[in-house]
Amino acid sequence: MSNVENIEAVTGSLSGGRFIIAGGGTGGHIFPAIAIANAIKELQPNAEILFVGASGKMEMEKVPQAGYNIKGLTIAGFERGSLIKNIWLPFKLIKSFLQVRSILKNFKPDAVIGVGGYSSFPVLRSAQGKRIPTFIHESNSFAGKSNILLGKHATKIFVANEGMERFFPADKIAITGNPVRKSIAGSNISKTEALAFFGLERKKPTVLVIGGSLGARSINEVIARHIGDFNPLGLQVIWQTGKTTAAKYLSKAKSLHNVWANDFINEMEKAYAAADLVVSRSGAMSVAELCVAKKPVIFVPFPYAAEDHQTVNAKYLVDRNAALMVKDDMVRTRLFNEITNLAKDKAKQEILANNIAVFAVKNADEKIATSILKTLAGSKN
Ligand SMILES: CC(=O)N[C@H]1[C@@H](OP(=O)(O)OP(=O)(O)OC[C@H]2O[C@@H](n3ccc(=O)[nH]c3=O)[C@H](O)[C@@H]2O)O[C@H](CO)[C@@H](O)[C@@H]1O
Repeated sequence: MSNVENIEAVTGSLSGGRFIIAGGGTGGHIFPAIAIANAIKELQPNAEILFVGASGKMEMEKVPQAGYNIKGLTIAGFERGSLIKNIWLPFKLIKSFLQVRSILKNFKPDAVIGVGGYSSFPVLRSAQGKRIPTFIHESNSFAGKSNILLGKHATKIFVANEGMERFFPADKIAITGNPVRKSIAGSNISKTEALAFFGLERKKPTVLVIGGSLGARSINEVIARHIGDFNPLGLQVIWQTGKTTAAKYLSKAKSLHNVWANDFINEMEKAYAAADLVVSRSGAMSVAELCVAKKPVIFVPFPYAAEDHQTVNAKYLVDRNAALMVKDDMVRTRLFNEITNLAKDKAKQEILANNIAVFAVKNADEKIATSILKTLAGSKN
């Protein structure tokens, strides 16, 4: 960080500061939140940070692993599949607002930062009701309904792309990019080291398969069907299955010497360092990380994401010759061929890697943390 001293000069009056970061549900919300928390701590080592998530969700495991405390709300989302399950929803919402009231009363935050996901809404809404400054990070090019509502009374809204005035008041928007974890953005792990970590061979081309933070059923089906076909082609595979289908695939995959498989990869910086090419969903953070990691990618957008934004994300890069794309309904017939073709074509890999790297943003975490601290210091002066 080049301007830590400057920041301290500006934010000195905040003396550490107390921050709540609210949100979660998927990795796409959790990991940028952790990146922002780390950047705040780097600028203000005395800052106190508390996360608020939803009980039973991924953040309750991943946030403590990153060294932060988290409180879980009883909140849940609307279940489209089963109306009966929604009977308790109003009660859960009321309970969550009561839980938030007590969290705010006890923790007394100077600011609340919302990153999207179930817990963001009650926490930011309650904070706004108490006139506590609120900040929002929206990683997608389409804002969700709750962020749009919260944006009206937020102090500042950090976004990845231009054109977000469709959703938020223009004067509150700051374009920062999406905050990629330092372990990835500042990684200097060598390929050899990374392959050794996964128990794979140093000289074989390596395909990394990731289905977003929860795994991707369509990608998994293709990889499972062809799992024995990679070795004869001289390829090895790092495969993240996601939790729901892990049991179905892991025992077979783990028995193969050229395959490393798990339901989740905690060491993504090593996975990127090991990979020659990547197959991935195109959620906002996966895309941001692949730009930073400079990898040739075949995207398979999740077709049911809001406003089909994963296709928008992937297409932006495909149109600039910076990635390949296979639509979800074509994976069965096309994905394995695309993988083997790209694996053979070193020149294409290089072009895609160079072109995707143009879109890398490495310091969004610092930009967001700096802006929050400066804004708060300004409002206290
Ligand atoms: C199905 C769905 O609604 N997906 C949304 C969700 O995706 P999802 O949670 O999959 O989010 P992203 O692709 O944005 O990010 C995934 C994150 O999980 C991490 N990771 C993933 C796999 C793994 O094994 N280990 C690991 O650490 C990645 O490094 C990345 O940091 O949030 C994104 C950001 O709001 C949205 O753009 C996606 O559309």
